Amino acid sequence: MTTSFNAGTLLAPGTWIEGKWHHRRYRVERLLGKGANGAVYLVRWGRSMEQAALKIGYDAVDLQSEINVLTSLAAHQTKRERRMLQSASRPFLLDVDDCVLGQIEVQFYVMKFVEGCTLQQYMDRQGLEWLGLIGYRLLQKLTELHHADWVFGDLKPENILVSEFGHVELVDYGGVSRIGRSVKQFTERYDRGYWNAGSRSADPGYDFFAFAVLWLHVVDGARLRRLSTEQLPQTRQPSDLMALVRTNVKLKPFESWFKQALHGYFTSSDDACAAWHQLAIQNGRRTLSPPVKGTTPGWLKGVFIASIVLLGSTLYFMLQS
Ligand SMILES: Nc1ncnc2c1ncn2[C@@H]1O[C@H](COP(=O)(O)OP(=O)(O)OP(=O)(O)O)[C@@H](O)[C@H]1O
Repeated sequence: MTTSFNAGTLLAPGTWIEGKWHHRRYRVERLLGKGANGAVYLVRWGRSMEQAALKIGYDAVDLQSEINVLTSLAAHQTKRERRMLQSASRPFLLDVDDCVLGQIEVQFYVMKFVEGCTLQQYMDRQGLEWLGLIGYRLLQKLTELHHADWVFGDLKPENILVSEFGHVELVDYGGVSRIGRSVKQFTERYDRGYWNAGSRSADPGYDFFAFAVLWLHVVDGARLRRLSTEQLPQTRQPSDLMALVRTNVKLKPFESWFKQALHGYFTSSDDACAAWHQLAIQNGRRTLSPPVKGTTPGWLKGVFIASIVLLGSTLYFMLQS
């Protein structure tokens, strides 16, 4: 154990953390990440030394509000939803406790370890063809939150982890706010207020706006950066973002969705989800048409067509699931 612990102290691999109330013991493997609210470690616990992610908060009140959201989400899941989830036997929130580190009492919670990479890394590695599917799965996650009366708020690529098989998980519930209240935490670039597109009050439309800017960032980051730095704060507006969407070949097929999200026209999360799903399926089909011109050898065309058909049908079936 460390002898003096503060917000900047990092725990060394091999450190044991023991909960004061539940007496569960966790062995630190490595740091997964740290931010403004705390540090998250990969830990092992239990007889089979299972992996989990343990977050030590810098501020007990902030950490408690994240825990409240996770608890309320778990309670909101219906039995059917739990059965359908792959991780049915393992809820997201696993433990909440205090421990003493270097004479200081700290609060922590333990959650499911999400094995994967950030959204940006995933798209860079796997390709933008997955935009439709990953976007849809992310919208489903947001919709789940909205149905439980929460808005995610601080949606950004670092807060979205994607597994190798394309499962999407939101991490960092520090910005989650009750619908109707003010958004607790946000990042300027994805914020509706920053683009003069609406208030900072927590409504599902706030998340859809951030979702739209998020994809602009992932797909067309350089132009988005230029747009946000070159404009005066009072002249920023959603129509400038729309101009980027319209002139980007990957985002163009989703133009109607972006328009509704950036201008705040969606009236329900289910509608937003369904509209994206529809466009993702249409767009998946469109990629099935191979190029007509060119001097590509026949065998290569065959391989190309087969891989496109495979990609298209995979996308189609995954979107149906
Ligand atoms: N359940 C998890 N499984 C795997 N990695 C995780 C998990 N939770 C968090 N992480 C990693 O730890 C990082 C920091 O976690 P988190 O975002 O919760 O901290 P934070 O202090 O609230 O950050 P911020 O300053 O962005 O609000 C995340 O970006 C992610 O990479």
